[in-house]
Parts: sequence; C-alpha cells; structure tokens
Amino acid sequence: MNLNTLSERVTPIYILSGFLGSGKTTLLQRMVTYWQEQGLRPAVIMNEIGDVNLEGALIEETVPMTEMLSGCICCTIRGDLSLEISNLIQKESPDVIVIEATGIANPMEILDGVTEAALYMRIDLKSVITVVDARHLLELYEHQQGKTYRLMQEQIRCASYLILNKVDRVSEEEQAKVKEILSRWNEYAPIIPSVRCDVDWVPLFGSDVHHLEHIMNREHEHEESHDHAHHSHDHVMVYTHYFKGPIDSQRFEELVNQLPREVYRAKGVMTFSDTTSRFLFQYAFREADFLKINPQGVVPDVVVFIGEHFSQAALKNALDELEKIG
Ligand SMILES: Nc1nc2c(ncn2[C@@H]2O[C@H](COP(=O)(O)OP(=O)(O)OP(=O)(O)O)[C@@H](O)[C@H]2O)c(=O)[nH]1
Repeated sequence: MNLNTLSERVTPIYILSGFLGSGKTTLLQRMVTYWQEQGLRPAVIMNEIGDVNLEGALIEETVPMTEMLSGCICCTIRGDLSLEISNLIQKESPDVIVIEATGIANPMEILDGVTEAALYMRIDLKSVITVVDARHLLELYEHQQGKTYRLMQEQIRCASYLILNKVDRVSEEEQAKVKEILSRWNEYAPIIPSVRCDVDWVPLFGSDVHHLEHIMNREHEHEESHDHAHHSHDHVMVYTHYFKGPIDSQRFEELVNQLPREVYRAKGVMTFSDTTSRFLFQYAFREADFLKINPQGVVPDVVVFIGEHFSQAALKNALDELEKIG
C-alpha cells in the first residue's frame, strides 16, 4: 500500500452502547470474531469503571486494545477518546474500530469525542449499536423514573441498531411489548432480538461489508445487503463530510441556514474558494461561527454534523452540489 492510499483510507468506527450487564461484551466478542473470519483486523477501545478491566481479558491478545480505565469515557476523558482513536489508527492501522462504552455512559457525549477525532483523522462513524436487556427494560418501564431509566432511554434513542438481548428471559407477549416500547422511542433503528447477542451480521454490517471489501480491494458487491443497509443507515446521528476541494462560502452559509432542526451541532475545518484563509466552522443552537485558522500539519477539509436521526442522503446531496459548483 503506498502512502497515498494510506492517507485516503477511512477507518470505520462502531460504538457499542447499552446498560450495565446487557450483553455488550458478549456482542463485542462476536463482532471481533466475525471480522477476523472476514480476514480483517479489528481494534477495540474499552472503557470500564474501576481500575481493572476484567473483560479485556476476554478478548484475544492479537486484537489491539486500548483501555481507558478509572472513569466513564463521556465524563472524565472525552478529549482523550479522540486522542486514543488517533493513536490507535497511527500505531495499528486497524481495518475497523469498536468502542465499548461503559454502561453508564451517555452515547451522545461519546459521539462528541468521536467526532472530535474526525476533524483530523479519516474516520467514519458507521453506527451506534445499543444492546438492551429485555427484562431489565420491562422492569424499568414499569416504574418510569430515575436516572437509570432516562439513561437507558437516551441510549435507545441514539441507536442505529437495537439488539434486544436476553429474549430467553421474557415471554412472547413481553417481547412484543418491549419491541413496541423500543420502536416508540426510536422509530429508525431496526430491532434485532437475540440470545447471547447471536445475531445475523449481514443486515448489521451490510454497507460496511461493502465498505470493508473496498478497503480490501475485493471486487464483488453484495447487492442485497447493500440496499438494506443503505435504507437503514440513511437516518443518522452523525454525518462526516470530507471535502474534495474548496467551496463557495456564501453558498455554504445558505446551506447551514437551511439545515433541518434535527441537526443541532456541527463543526469542521474548511477551505473556501472566495477567501484565502482556512476556517474553523462551528454551529450550535442554530447559529454559525467562522474563525480564521492556520492548522498545523495536514488537516483535511471536513465537517461533522451531529443531530438526531436526520437524513444523511439529503445533506450529502446538498454538499455534493456545492462541491460541483466549487
Ligand atoms: N440469560 C441470558 N444471559 C445473557 C445473555 N447475554 C448475555 N448474558 C449474560 O449476561 C451477563 C452480562 O453480559 P456481558 O456481555 O458481560 O454484559 P456487559 O453489557 O458487557 O456488562 P458490563 O460490562 O457490566 O456493562 C453475562 O453473565 C452473560 O453471560 C442472554 O441472551 N441471555
């Protein structure tokens, strides 16, 4: 692989979320095994509360693993997360990275850490997979209060896929009820029932199999899985757009003013065709801000959009149009 293709390489990232004991580690082990069987090199970022990562011991030694101990990724070490990601990519150049977030982390904050890294590394957040313990959710739903309930709700809302795990511990009727709750909280994420997170990977990694095949220079495409994934991936929480060249600043501002409500945050580094300097772009609470910058080293032109299940295709099309005009 020459340097050029190396710098063009985009590392797919998955976030695994879910409440304590829901089955995240079980799922992580299965994901790692699946990718290894595909001939890929996965890497793992794990975060546990406490000083010893017991579960890390469950993952094979050949899998590069970064452990972030003594705290929850989202509260204490959010900045470090983006650093960990870039270190891992530089040192190990994995084909795919999985971040297992502690059961008490708020996934929105983890998304923030990941998108921070997207500003200086070519990464692509593929999906947030949330594991739900079927019985635990039913029990919490009965009471409908408390921090645990709200956090679980957050984790469910921001998922691109919901693994409804431990269905061996609920009746058919109960399973139907949990599914109904889940689809009310998150109408976009497909719900995949499982026992010990034993799921069919093709729908889950459809587009990524396609993507990873591309990395591996394989020729064939799996049309069916690609279509499926395209459909379910269109409504995303994060969209990262790498620009191929400078764009017109006024047209970009117009686009920003017309962003859908669901996009509530954006940030990036940009080069405009009608200005000389590069800019740090920030967008929050429907307000855009541009700051002249002179980045050190090689920093790509990229904007990360963060929100709640907005249409990635619509945004991508609009940005592609701007690029065509230049
Ligand atoms: N009955 C049943 N038990 C399961 C299932 N999946 C996982 N478990 C068990 O649930 C426990 C927790 O699973 P883990 O995969 O460690 O869950 P986790 O979300 O990583 O847990 P934390 O690291 O504490 O957040 C383990 O004892 C598993 O064996 C399932 O489908 N059914």
